[in-house]
Amino acid sequence: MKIIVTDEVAQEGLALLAQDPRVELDVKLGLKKEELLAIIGDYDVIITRSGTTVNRELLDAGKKLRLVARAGVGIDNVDVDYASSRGVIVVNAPFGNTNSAAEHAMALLLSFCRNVTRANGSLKSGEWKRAPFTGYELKGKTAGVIGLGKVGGRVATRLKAFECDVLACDPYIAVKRAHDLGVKLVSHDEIYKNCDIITVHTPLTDETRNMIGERELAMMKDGVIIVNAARGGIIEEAALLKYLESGKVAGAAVDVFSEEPPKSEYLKKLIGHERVVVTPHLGANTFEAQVNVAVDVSREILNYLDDQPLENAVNIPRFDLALMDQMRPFLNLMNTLCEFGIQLLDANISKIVFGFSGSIAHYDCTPLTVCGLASILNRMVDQDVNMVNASLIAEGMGIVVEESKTTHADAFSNLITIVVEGEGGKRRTISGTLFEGLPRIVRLRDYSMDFAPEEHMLLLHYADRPGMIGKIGTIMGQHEINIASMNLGRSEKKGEAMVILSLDSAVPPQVLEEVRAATDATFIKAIHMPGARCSRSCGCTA
Ligand SMILES: NC(=O)C1=CN([C@@H]2O[C@H](COP(=O)(O)OP(=O)(O)OC[C@H]3O[C@@H](n4cnc5c(N)ncnc54)[C@H](O)[C@@H]3O)[C@@H](O)[C@H]2O)C=CC1
Ligand SMILES: O=C(O)C(=O)COP(=O)(O)O
Repeated sequence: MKIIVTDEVAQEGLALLAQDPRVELDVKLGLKKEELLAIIGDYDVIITRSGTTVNRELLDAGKKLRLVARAGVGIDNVDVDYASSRGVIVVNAPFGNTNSAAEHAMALLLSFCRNVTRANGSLKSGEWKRAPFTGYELKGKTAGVIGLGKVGGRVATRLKAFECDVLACDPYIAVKRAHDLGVKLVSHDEIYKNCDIITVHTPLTDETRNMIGERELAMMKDGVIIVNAARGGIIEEAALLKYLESGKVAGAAVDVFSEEPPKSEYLKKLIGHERVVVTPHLGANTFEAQVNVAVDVSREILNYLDDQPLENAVNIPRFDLALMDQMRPFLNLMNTLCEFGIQLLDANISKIVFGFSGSIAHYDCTPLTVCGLASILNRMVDQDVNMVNASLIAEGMGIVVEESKTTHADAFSNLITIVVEGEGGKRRTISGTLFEGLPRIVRLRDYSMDFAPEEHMLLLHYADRPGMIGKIGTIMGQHEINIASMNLGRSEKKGEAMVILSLDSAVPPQVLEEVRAATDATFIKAIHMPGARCSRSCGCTA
């Protein structure tokens, strides 16, 4: 696995990768966009921080890319949707720098309130001035935290320690979290109207981009102090500058910018404003945090190499590890059913229903559905389909995917049924169960069957009449194809019959034609099942 590291990532983490003989690690910092585009095609994995933009262009150039590892929280520099559509996994390190980011927000706020940076500059230049650096206390102020997640929660706790009254706003958290933190949950507008200090801790998304602009700033109390150590672009910087200049905003403490490094005139003006304290995106820059995130992403890459579940993948459905362990035999069954079923299809698919009945239906069956879908689509499209892009690809192909569950068990304690609907309402049904831990197919269309799928099989339908089995046996014998087992299903006496043969070798096309002619088969298909175990084309770990 070739890994490129494009931003500074702590050695303690990279060492874990470097010592693995399967890994070739290249640290290439400060590459220009064109330079990175020229070489990314050689790599399977890219490790970045916020300094590298992983956009469509880079993902397209990264023909071999399988994983984007972001050594930090924010993934706004990664086009996750596009990575998903290409089946590229994106992982981040969501916990390792939380504390550093929270402490930095406090450091910035206190620096502004006590004029630390300005007084520091003044004293170092030889002055001894005190009156111009008179500041504000935090005690008794009303502070508003927007985004009460990992960082916001820690900032709230620290503001309380400084004896602030803390209000918070976060439409996506449980009210209990605010209770547990001892803060009052209010609306965005209540924060804007009532707070002396406002600090943002949301991700940058379409919803939060320019969330605090002209309207919101106008609503704020005179003399408000604003902190942004989350992402540039959540607060409209031009509007912030305007309200600083008008005096309505007493001061701002800013670690992050919509353009990094900032080049625009208005950003330079904002940074240069005397009541603004700035740092160049240093929230996560502590020795502790950098070791944490580097180790976290490196471990995640090793998990990927070892086919272990990924804990911090942002674009793979997250499954409980204990649940995955229980699901493993069923993943194998699902894969077998899909591999078998897809070979019987002769029409375009419009809908796939994954049905689960029996005790399995008590569990979250999403991992099974996603693996099954990936397994089917892998046979249909050129692109590699895995758990990351299976749903997106199905959607793009106009295939409706449904899941149905019933805890009621019929003849089998657990049963998986896949119903594929094609053009003109054509339906194909296949059901299977586990017998002594191994997959068995127990229903095909309307026929009850019972067989363990083997590598080489032949399936045919014909009008039931005496002598057919003998004819098939003779043809197979003439071509030295040994029949290991046979399964016969029929709808009624002398009705249509379905025969499944398990064979010791593959059936060549001319033999298939001979059997078709001899039996007047209405349907005949040689089935190839490459392995009884999951081929892992879907990216699962069964
Ligand atoms: N300056 C730096 O170096 C660092 C910056 N960060 C940034 O800090 C921010 C927060 O990080 P975490 O706390 O780890 O993320 P998190 O995901 O734990 O918390 C974000 C919170 O924002 C909330 N949220 C989302 N949309 C919202 C909206 N419209 N209004 C109010 N709340 C909303 C979410 O519900 C969530 O609770 C992120 O933008 C992250 O990238 C994180 C670490 C270091
Ligand atoms: O983790 C985050 O979201 C950060 O903003 C830290 O960014 P960085 O890794 O320091 O470029």
